[in-house]
Amino acid sequence: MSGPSDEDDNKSAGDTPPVDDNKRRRRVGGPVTKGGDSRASKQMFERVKTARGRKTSSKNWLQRQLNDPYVKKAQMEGYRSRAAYKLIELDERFRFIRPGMRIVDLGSAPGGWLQVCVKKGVSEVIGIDLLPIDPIDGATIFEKDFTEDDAPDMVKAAMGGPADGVISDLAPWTTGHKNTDHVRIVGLVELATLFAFETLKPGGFFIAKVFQGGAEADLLEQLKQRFGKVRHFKPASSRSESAETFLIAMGFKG
Ligand SMILES: C[S@@+](CC[C@H](N)C(=O)[O-])C[C@H]1O[C@@H](n2cnc3c(N)ncnc32)[C@H](O)[C@@H]1O
Repeated sequence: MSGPSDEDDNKSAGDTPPVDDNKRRRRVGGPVTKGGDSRASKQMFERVKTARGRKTSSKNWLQRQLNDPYVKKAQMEGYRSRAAYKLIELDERFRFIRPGMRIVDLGSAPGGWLQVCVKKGVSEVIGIDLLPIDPIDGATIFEKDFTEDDAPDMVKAAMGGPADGVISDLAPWTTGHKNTDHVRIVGLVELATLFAFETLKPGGFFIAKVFQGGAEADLLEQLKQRFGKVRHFKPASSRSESAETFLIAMGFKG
């Protein structure tokens, strides 16, 4: 195993680059300003100078982090990950989070989405991740694999009832083997969907990160049968070079 496949968002905003990420998906960073005056762009673009001995992929990761406006924003506003802005944007567009709700966040480390839910006044937010998460006031955290049989009941017991929403920013741990990783990604979203079917109350919503242009046809069909409305949306804070997009399913039929 080399680590979760989303190398941007499973780290806190000011975290160090991956130790050995040469098996991960590679993305090359870019300047803060797109287009416009090239001299100005050069001035604003922070280069990683101390690259001796550092792998190219680590250097690219660090350079991208240093020049990413959402990383800077997260540091300034106290969010643990730039991923927080994806949930903020999704909610601005679809308005699914409301005060007093019960929400389950699958794959929540380091906790950016949990922080957003707390800030929006949900009454119960449960975070589950394989990785440990530092405590967040107002959130209940389980260090656990959500695919374990007892996970749905455990979560419902902790919330005192079914969920108004299940949100998933899950990124599977990858092997570096393209086909294997694709199967893992698809499998994880399907398992998250089954988890949502088991834990949601009628009328509830399911938001999930998916890859390669959206949900697979079978999954999409299942979702359309069980939810009143199903959409795909890619927030501006999701890097354009990333294959991720988000699935928004609202109005669970039970
Ligand atoms: C991109 S990160 C989530 C970032 C988070 N939304 C935030 O705002 O900070 C994806 C997470 O999914 C977790 N994950 C992957 N498979 C999992 C599983 N089976 N059970 C629980 N968590 C899992 C990884 O450990 C990783 O921390």
